[in-house]
Amino acid sequence: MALSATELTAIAITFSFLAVVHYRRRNSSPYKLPPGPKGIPFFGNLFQVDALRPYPKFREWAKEYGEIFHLRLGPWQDVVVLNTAEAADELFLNRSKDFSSRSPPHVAHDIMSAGQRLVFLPYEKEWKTARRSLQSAIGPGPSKRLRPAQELESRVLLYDLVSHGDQSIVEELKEGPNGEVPERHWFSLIRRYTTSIVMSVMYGKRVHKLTNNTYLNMIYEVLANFTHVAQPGNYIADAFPVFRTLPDILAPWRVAARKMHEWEMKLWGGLLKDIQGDMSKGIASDCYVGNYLKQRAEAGQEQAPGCGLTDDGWLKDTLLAYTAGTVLEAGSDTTASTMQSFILMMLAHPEVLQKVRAEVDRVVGSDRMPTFEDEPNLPYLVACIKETLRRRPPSIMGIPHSAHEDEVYKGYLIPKGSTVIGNIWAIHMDPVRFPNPFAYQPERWYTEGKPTRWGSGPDSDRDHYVFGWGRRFCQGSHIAEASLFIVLSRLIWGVQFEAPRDPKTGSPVIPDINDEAATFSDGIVAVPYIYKVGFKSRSEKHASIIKRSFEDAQAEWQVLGLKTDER
Ligand code: HEM
Repeated sequence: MALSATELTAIAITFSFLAVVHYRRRNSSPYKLPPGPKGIPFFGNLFQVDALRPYPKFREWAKEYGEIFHLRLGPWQDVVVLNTAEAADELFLNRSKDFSSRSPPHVAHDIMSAGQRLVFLPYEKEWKTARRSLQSAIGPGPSKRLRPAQELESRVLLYDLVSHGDQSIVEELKEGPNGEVPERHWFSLIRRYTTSIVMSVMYGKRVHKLTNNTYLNMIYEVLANFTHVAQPGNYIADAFPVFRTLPDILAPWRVAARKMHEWEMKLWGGLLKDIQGDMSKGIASDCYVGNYLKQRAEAGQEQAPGCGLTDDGWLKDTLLAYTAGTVLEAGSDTTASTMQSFILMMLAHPEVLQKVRAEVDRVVGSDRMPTFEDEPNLPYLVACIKETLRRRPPSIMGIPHSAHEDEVYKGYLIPKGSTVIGNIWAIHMDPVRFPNPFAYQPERWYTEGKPTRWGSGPDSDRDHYVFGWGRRFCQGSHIAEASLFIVLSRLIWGVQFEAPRDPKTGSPVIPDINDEAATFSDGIVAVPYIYKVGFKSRSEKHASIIKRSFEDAQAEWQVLGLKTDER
């Protein structure tokens, strides 16, 4: 259906009126906007920003304009970028109440997520209720209950790496168009681990198969799609609200995003329905979704279809499905890609690998695997993990916050509704805070003989910003750090890994960590592209411990009522 002349005129008048109101309000403020690159009328800086890979340009602007700069994407979307830890702490921590909302991208949130995706919800009742509900499953205390599963899953991962990881160096395994990786590639083995952890806490199910993993594949498809669709400035209708009024025939993004929503609901809604089906048969599921549905039913809200909250404040089905789904999205590739970056850093810095391996050998020996109890005695290992997070933060620009009201910072106006970005990349690459910032130097965090603090927030004692800020701080940081510790300590302990050799020169072929575009993906979560590595046990003794631990794990899965591994 095409628009009539009257409709087009009405849209144009409304648009002009809103623009006048917007600029009058802005000009009436005694404060000026932060400095920033000059844009062009109407479009602002839209064409100067690479929507899918903005961070290199943002770092350049940070060097030019300092701790805070301003952009405009389209006629009125203000974007304020904070480039120092001090500025981000002042706004996101000290004034957290005023900077904890989101200005979600229209297509990704309103249409694709039916306004229900936790990570984009404004700082209002729906978000507060959803976030509170998750605290009992993934908060700092409850996340400790997950450690037995992390311990067992890491045994499985080690076994998989030494059993199949040799193929990842010889076969030409290519990444698919949506970032899918072949099922036996070592990237998949790591993804299986991280997704299985969040699946079990949210839905009480493991990812127990190595191949034909329907859920794993679907989750990564949803993720690959989300990381692109959600990047600010990616759609014209994100930047120009007037386009949102167009009919479907002129708004292909809307039609596509509705399809994406149906597809997402097939996954997140399907997982919810499985648990509801079990409950109707009297099978209880001890997991976030199962426990939530049980409590909701006890409160008289057994059936609560639709979006938002019930009158008495329970998450309805779609909001519940997206809340659990957000944890799967937020916890899978972020953690997996950190492990993949860690291996890349080790290959690129053999002297660090040698030093960390010596530490693990000295503390753990070769008769057993490392355990969580070893952590205080492995300060160099923790320093290597922290340095990986600093050097290659998965969510490289964080998730943008939003200003609740007009705010002033050091005399600059941050207009109400601005998208406010904590530029994690610029902060982590700040040469004052981190001298020689592009160098990979775990020594920054390491003091011999002293445990290395994780120091990751949310409120005090912070020394890196990989998990974001304030009230929106990553809710799964404790789970992430525990996974990184148990997997990477065991990897260093028992697994030899190496890059392929160039047939002509004999030198190892390792992706260049300084070549952003060639080595790391674009999108809101920027992860290493698939690369070749071969894995094998370090010795016969290590091999037999790894095999026995995997076999013992099978009995333990049964005791926990979870599926055993199919290989
Ligand atoms: C290395 C791994 C991870 C990294 C780097 C990471 C990073 C982040 C970042 C930057 C944010 C946005 C914070 C902000 O708005 O300021 C976030 C939010 C979130 N993360 Fe993580 N995360 C990781 C792992 C996890 C895990 C394992 C889970 C769950 C078990 C998780 C659950 C969440 C949730 C639920 C949010 C949404 C917070 C909200 O909007 O209220 N994350 N994460």
